[in-house]
Amino acid sequence: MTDGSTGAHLRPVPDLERIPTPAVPADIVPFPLKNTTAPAAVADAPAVGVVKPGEWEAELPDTDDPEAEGLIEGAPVDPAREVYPLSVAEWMQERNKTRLPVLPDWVKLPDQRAAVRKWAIRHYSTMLGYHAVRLPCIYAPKVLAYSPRGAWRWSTAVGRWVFDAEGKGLRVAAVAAEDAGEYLKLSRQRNDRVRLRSIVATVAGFVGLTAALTLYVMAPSWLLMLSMATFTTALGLAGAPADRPLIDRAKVTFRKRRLSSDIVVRAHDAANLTSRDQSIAFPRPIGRDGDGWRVVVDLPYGKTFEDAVKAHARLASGMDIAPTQLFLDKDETSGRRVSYWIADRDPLAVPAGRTPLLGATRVDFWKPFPWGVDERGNPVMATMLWLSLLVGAVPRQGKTFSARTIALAAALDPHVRLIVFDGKASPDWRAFAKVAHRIGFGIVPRNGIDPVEHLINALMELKADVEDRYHRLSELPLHICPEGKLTPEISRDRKLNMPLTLVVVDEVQEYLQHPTHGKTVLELLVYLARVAPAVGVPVMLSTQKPDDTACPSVLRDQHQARFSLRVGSWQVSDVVLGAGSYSEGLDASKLLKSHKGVGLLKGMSDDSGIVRTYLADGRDANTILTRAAALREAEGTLTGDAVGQSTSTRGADAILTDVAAVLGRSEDKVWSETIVDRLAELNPDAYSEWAELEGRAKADQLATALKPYGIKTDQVWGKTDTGKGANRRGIERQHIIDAVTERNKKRAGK
Ligand SMILES: Nc1ncnc2c1ncn2[C@@H]1O[C@H](COP(=O)(O)OP(=O)(O)OP(=O)(O)O)[C@@H](O)[C@H]1O
Repeated sequence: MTDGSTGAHLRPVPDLERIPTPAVPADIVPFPLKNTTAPAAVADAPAVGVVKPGEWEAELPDTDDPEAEGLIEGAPVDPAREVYPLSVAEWMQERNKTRLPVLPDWVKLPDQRAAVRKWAIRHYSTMLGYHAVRLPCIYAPKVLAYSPRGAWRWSTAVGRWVFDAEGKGLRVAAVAAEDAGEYLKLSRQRNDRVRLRSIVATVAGFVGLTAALTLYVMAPSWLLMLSMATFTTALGLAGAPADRPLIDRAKVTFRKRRLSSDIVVRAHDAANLTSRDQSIAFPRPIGRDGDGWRVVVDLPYGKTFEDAVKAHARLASGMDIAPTQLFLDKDETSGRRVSYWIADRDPLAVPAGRTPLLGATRVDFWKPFPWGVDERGNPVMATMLWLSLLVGAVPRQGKTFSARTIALAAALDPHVRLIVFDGKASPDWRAFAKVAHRIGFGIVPRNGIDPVEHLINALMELKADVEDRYHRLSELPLHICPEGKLTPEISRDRKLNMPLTLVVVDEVQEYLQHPTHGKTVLELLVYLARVAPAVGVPVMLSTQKPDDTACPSVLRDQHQARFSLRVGSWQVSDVVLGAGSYSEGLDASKLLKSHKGVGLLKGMSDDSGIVRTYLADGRDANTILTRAAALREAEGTLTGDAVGQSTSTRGADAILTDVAAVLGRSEDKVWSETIVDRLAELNPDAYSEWAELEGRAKADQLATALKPYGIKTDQVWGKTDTGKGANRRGIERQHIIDAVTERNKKRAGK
């Protein structure tokens, strides 16, 4: 997604803000963080209004530095010190890969060290607490109950030792065998032993008794109590039944226990990933990694990462954990090597928290911005530069919210133009009206404005802009545009009028399935998703129906980046994330209902992974957008719909769209008078005069208005509203649809 050297400029809001700074700081680190360690620096937050976007600081050598004096421009770089033969270099490279570090990562790396420390404190404090609670109410009564039996066991053991009970069997055998010699030998030995042991026992008893009396008479009461407790505990331990130990360990849960190699082997056996001849191997020891365990395993020869992915649920069961706690990563060094991360608890059910955008006065959309955290809590940065993003999920999983967080980041960059359309007309995107250049909600015309028409106009406007940008970028002088590509400076130069423009269409299937405009919207979106990102016009579409009918593959395939929250099956997950994702271990159907705002991200960088997106609820979004609107007003970048400069001035051919809008989907033919009445309801300003005409005149008015577009009204004999027979005019819906499609094509430049 991003490289670690860049970061969004997030500046703290002055303390007057309603919202407290979110718990998760907007630290910027590269995504995914599994393979990277160096966090990128977050830009320090200068005072509001001090920063001028677009200014760059280069790090130049300090001329006072004596070491820098010898530097001259273009000095040759030092040649490599050692040159190895190719075969040796390869051999060494292999060795490098297999060499284990002197100190494990959890000792060297501060974040891992902190994680281990955190785990150890949690683990041992839980254990301590567990036993401390049980000491007075379970362990002490048990000790008291078992101590008489312990005293009996102990005294009989001493008696058996003093009287040499262990030799009794041999002596009895000698008697039974009538072996007098052997018996005499054994008896003599016993007498000697008993004599000696009796003396030892008597002395020990005497010492013990004296010590007890001394303690009783002279010792302070705490020492007496301690001694009695120790003695009673020793007796209790001796008297405890073998199958019921005094201290109950079985109650310690799995996640507080150490994950052992035996458990991992058992899991692989249970998942049929081992054979009788070959088990798994551990190329490096099991160790802690964040809030979980990292286990690297070599599967038996012939087994692959894909096999492990398929056995995911069985592996989790074999380890006695929930499938949502087990994460599989591919290891590039071998097809049979799999790296598991076993979380202490389901990390995806833990929300990422509120968006750090709440604490930002502005964002530089040219740089990655914080979007969420991964399964291990590492920040995930997103960027929309040069790409289009498809977001898919079943309803109520956080599709809109996750897409909206990206649009909110764009809103906080006053130089980013926003085009926002929401096919469902939900309240989620309404507040963007404060900042969006073009905005529309739903598909039903209201107040004389057809939002679908508005979308088409906006997309056609964009298409023309994109084509124009390609020409203008290649014509700009080299010192302004050295690589023929949009740069931050060009995008912020108002004279050039080529700002970064984010196109957002939520619930895009509503527009794509529109009976009259669906095809046009599809063609325009396919074009934009394919060619617009390269000139600074990223496109973000979201849908709850990623199937071919609602969102055809010709459009889906144009998206380089995909984000799938929970979907119904792995096949749908593959539709959203792209074919082959399942075999790479990416399956969004494994996400649970409780995993709100959590999805799998693919294609934004070289790596794919889980993102738990930050939450910006309606109020937060409103706060951010109010701030964004003020910022834009101050910078003079509010344009289009946000300041009432609408493209939706009624064109001469608006009658076509209006008639299409008032025809129901199931109506093949409709009387002309009925259409005129409906038109008057739709847009009284434009059509109320028509509606006031008498029956026949109404129909003639409509026929005249539609004639320029080649639409004839059919005249047939039918009954009027009064029940009388008469010649009446009507319209076939298909004629209107054909005319609208033809007009849209012409407008789109076909
Ligand atoms: N990042 C998040 N963290 C926590 N909860 C979230 C997050 N994102 C969304 N939610 C919760 O999920 C609910 C549904 O979110 P959202 O409206 O974005 O879903 P959706 O998939 O767009 O649904 P629909 O298709 O019905 O519009 C939200 O009301 C919110 O409570």
